[in-house]
Amino acid sequence: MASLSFSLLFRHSETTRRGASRYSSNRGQVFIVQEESRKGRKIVQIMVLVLQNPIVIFRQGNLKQTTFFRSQRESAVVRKKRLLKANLSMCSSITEKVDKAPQKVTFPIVVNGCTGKMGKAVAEAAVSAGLKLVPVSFSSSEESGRVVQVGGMDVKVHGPSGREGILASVCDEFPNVIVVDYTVPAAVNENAELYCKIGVPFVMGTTGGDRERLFKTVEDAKVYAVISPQMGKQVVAFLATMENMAKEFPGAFSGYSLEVIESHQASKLDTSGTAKAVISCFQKLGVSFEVDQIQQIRDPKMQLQMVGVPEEHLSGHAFHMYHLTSPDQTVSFEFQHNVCGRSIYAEGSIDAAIFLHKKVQSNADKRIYNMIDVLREGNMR
Ligand SMILES: NC(=O)C1=CN([C@@H]2O[C@H](COP(=O)(O)OP(=O)(O)OC[C@H]3O[C@@H](n4cnc5c(N)ncnc54)[C@H](O)[C@@H]3O)[C@@H](O)[C@H]2O)C=CC1
Ligand SMILES: O=C(O)C1=N[C@H](C(=O)O)C[C@H](O)C1
Repeated sequence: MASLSFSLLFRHSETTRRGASRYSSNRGQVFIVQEESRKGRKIVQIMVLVLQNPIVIFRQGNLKQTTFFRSQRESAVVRKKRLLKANLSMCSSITEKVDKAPQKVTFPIVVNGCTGKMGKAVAEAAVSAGLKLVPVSFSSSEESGRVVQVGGMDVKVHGPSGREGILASVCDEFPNVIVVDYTVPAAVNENAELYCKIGVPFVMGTTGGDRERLFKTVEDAKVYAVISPQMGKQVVAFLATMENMAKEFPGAFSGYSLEVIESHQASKLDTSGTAKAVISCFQKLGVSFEVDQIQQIRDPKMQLQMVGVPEEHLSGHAFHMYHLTSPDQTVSFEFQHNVCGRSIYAEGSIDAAIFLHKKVQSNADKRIYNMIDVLREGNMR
């Protein structure tokens, strides 16, 4: 039984030059080395197990297990039996731990805006993470009726008409579904109002819209939501640090002047939501600066020559630069976060969806979260 479970979990992948058998699975690797070096009458058997998360059986202790057997004229049959027994006991301890390992979370997920860059990246990350992608996505009226291929699935695109009925049937058919929204700033409020009307938990990655109205809608409906203009783990950590600094040292930069430059792909419709969030911290730190002073760069030529965006990322990047100067110009500070591609945001969005799923399942009192909450509770991979 134990060896059956073992062989189901671990596949033999190679026999090394030194005669070790390597078994592997997505949970880790097991090396079984059976060296029979006959020095005098000693038989040496060594087993080394290297297992990774989520099996953490050797985390606190013996990462490497070495067993020395002493044998007196052991017959081949006795030795074979003994080795088999030793392997079985090792296997059964692995099986027990594996059975007790936390199961991967899975639930259905709808990604609205699948026709766009972020929607597509999130849908693909969802499939890779083992979530069940619902083959329905909301987009613009121009995209309505299209079928897009994402994560090996055909996803049907719906325009603005009939959305309420479609979302209600999705929720009936896929209990515990979570919606992730990566659409356009102009759709933020209407979409959030729909999610709240149906009562479906959602992750709002889309920036812009009327943010005050957005929070009020969700608060009134008491729907679970993660709302954040920034999903990238390390940028979220930077934002959290800025918030802490502003809380701890209000006014520390008063009198300083600030220059903010943000560069994004030419198709971006709004000013960076992340820059707005960082600026609100600088304002608490005493800096006088308005959002309309942000310098937006959307021209690919400038991005290449001035900002230094790699050509292959002109269609998807987010470079931010904040420059502070003291009133007498003797002190300056610079902060920068430059992201190429979409994957950091896609992975963070999946972390947010998993976090939200757990909050719904545990019936948490708090309903509205941001990515700092997700990061703080250790939910970002
Ligand atoms: N929170 C975060 O970390 C990040 C947020 N974003 C935000 O996500 C949003 C989308 O960004 P991208 O994917 O780069 O844009 P995109 O332009 O590539 O995709 C937007 C998609 O929304 C669709 N759409 C247009 N009108 C719609 C409507 N009324 N309802 C539903 N869908 C509609 C468009 O057809 C398009 O396919 C932006 O607001 C952007 O700022 C982007 C990256 C990271
Ligand atoms: O549109 C984008 O690309 C991005 N949007 C978010 C924002 O507006 O802050 C996050 C990141 O800058 C990428």
